[in-house]
Amino acid sequence: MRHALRARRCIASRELPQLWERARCRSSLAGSLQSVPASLRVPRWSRPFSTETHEFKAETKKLLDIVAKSLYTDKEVFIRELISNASDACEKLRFLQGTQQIKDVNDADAPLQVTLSVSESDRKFVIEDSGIGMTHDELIEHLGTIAKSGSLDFLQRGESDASKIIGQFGVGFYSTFVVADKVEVYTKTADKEKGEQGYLWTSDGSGSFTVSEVDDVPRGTRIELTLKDDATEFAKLATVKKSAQKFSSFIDFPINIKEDGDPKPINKQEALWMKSSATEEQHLEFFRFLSGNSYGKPYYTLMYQTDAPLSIKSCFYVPDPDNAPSRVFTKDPEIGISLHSRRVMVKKHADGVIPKWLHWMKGIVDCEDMPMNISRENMQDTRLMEKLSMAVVRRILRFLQQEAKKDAEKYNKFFKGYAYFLKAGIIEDKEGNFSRHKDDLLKLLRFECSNKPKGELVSLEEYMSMAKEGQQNIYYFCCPDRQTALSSPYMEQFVQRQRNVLLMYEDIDEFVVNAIEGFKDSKFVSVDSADKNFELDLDKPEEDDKEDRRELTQQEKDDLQKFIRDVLKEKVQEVKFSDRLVSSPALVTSIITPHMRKMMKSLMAGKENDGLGNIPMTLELSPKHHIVTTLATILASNEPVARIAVEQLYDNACIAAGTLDDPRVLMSRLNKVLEMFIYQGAGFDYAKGEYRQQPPTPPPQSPEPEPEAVKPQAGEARPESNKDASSSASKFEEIKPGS
Ligand SMILES: Nc1ncnc2c1ncn2[C@@H]1O[C@H](COP(=O)(O)OP(=O)(O)OP(=O)(O)O)[C@@H](O)[C@H]1O
Repeated sequence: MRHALRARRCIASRELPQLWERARCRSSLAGSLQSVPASLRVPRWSRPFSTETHEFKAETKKLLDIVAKSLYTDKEVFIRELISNASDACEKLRFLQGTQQIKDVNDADAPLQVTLSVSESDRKFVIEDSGIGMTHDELIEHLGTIAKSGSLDFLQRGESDASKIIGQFGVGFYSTFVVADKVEVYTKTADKEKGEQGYLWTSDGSGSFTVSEVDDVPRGTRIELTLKDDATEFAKLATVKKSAQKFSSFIDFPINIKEDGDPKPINKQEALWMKSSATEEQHLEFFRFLSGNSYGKPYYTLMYQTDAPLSIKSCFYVPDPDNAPSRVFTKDPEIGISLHSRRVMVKKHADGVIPKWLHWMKGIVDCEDMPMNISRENMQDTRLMEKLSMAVVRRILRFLQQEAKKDAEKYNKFFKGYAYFLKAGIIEDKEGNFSRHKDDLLKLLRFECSNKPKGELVSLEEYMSMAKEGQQNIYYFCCPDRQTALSSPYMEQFVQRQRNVLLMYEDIDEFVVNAIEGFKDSKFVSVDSADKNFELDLDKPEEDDKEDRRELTQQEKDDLQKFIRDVLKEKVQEVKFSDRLVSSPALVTSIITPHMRKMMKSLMAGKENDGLGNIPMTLELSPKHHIVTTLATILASNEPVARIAVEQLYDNACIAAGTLDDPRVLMSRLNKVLEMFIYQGAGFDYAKGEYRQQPPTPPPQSPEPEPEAVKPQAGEARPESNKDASSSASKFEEIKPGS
């Protein structure tokens, strides 16, 4: 209590710096800390201090290690991280005070600010702020564990590519261990209700940290680094001033640096988003500030100001699509846009305003009409957020549409980087926002199509403008790549008729087209769906087939259908003849597309019943294809061959559909087919077992090579291969036709 009173008196007389120093010296009495330079010494206190030792969590140790190694060449990053944390701490206190969430503030008279200082002789770098501070438990929680779930994910996956971790999540406080072999954090919470005790956290970053009580700590946090031998440049005023200036221009609190003991301001406290315009240079600086990087430039920049329906001042950046976030690690991403109200930050990550699928954008939205203490429980606030969200997201999407018109090539590069998120947007917008952004999002989609060269992208509007007269549908095909698509039996009639088909290579595409009915007045129709209106009459090919192929009679069709159903049993529910095939004999369809079936199968992998067995398949046959017509003619005469042919025909159709997971299941039959093929090559009738009756022999080995090979002349008979005897004939005997 005595100490607390003293502390209050000191603060009142604005002795904050002295207080920090006193707290620092007294902590050294706890016995665990290094000695303090004589010049900084203040009277000692006799009270004993308790010191606890804690181990870093395992993943924190790993992160520390990675950070220390990887930031070796970019050491000044720690200044940016510490300034950013100090500014966040001030921002948090201003917000909690403004919203009355903290009523009684420790050291109430101390202004919100950040101060840097250095001591070359002691190899010290010091940053202090008068922000929110930390309680004992917060100190252990925040500085002893990794807060960012994303980086934890990375580490748990055994990922050790530091640039990915740092690029995506930032390294925060731990960057201090790149330059310091000792880090001391003095802190006291701003919330009097939580206490008035100050604490000291100390670590050398090697595996554990200590926490001890310290008296006379003023509100906020002071971080003192004892620099490593190879980082002493950060004890130099000029170096630190230059770095700090670079990282603090847009911070809304005074940032000072002590020169000869006097704090001198180093930032202009500019709110770029409140201006009506800004230079490219200013945007570059602001973008880097927002993304916490000292490199990179915005790919697109948008300043948006309006007075209706709300008063909005905002600034948005699209980061380089080459560095678009990996979607594997974006399960619960932090929104990169913050929400302000008259320059004061209301929410660092503006969820509720910016949807998750736009999390990768950087920026600031300032809305005058927004109260400081918005609450999701308050209907009025929720409506206000929705209104703001609607206006801002629509503006962003329309801006992207304009950019696409201005420079298609540049836009296509953007799209390649962020396509997944825009597509996810269509699905999420449907689920959570009544598809209110659907039309704007659909205009941003781009796909390859069958009538344009590889790599060229078209929008849905362009696709429709290229459509045949009278075409109502948008034809699409989900497939792994262009080559597979164009050689697929499902595409045959479209290729033959030069009917344009959108080629969709991402798994999410199928979900997108299922989530929306269509685009404008057109419906999406998958080329591998069953019984859809393919508008085939619009463009009959001039000469369907020059060969005058035999068509099956109705009786033959009936017999073949029955035979196939008998062979394939429950594998197919229906066997039918269809006109959609041009050069393939058969394909499979069902109420869900083969592509969807495949995705469902992989989602349900390992489950005993994946439910797909209940979704019946139809085998569609080409009535003119010679495999089908020949098959119909051998049903009675050569049933064993016909049986194998039907099974293979069906499996081939499944392979073409992409629904056959493991081709190894086909091996025994394929060997049998190979055997038949060889029999055929040897001039025997497989079914009659002729081969066994008269096995071929190999050609006689001539002792000397023939002087000159005599090629048979045209019209001359070739040597008959079935006259050759084979020593391996007995092996063939073992495999009986139809076995
Ligand atoms: N100066 C400070 N004042 C109060 N709390 C702080 C301060 N510095 C750090 N912290 C606490 O420690 C936590 C961890 O900090 P760290 O810099 O590692 O990550 P972060 O700031 O949460 O994330 P990012 O660096 O991506 O913004 C912070 O979230 C905050 O709660």
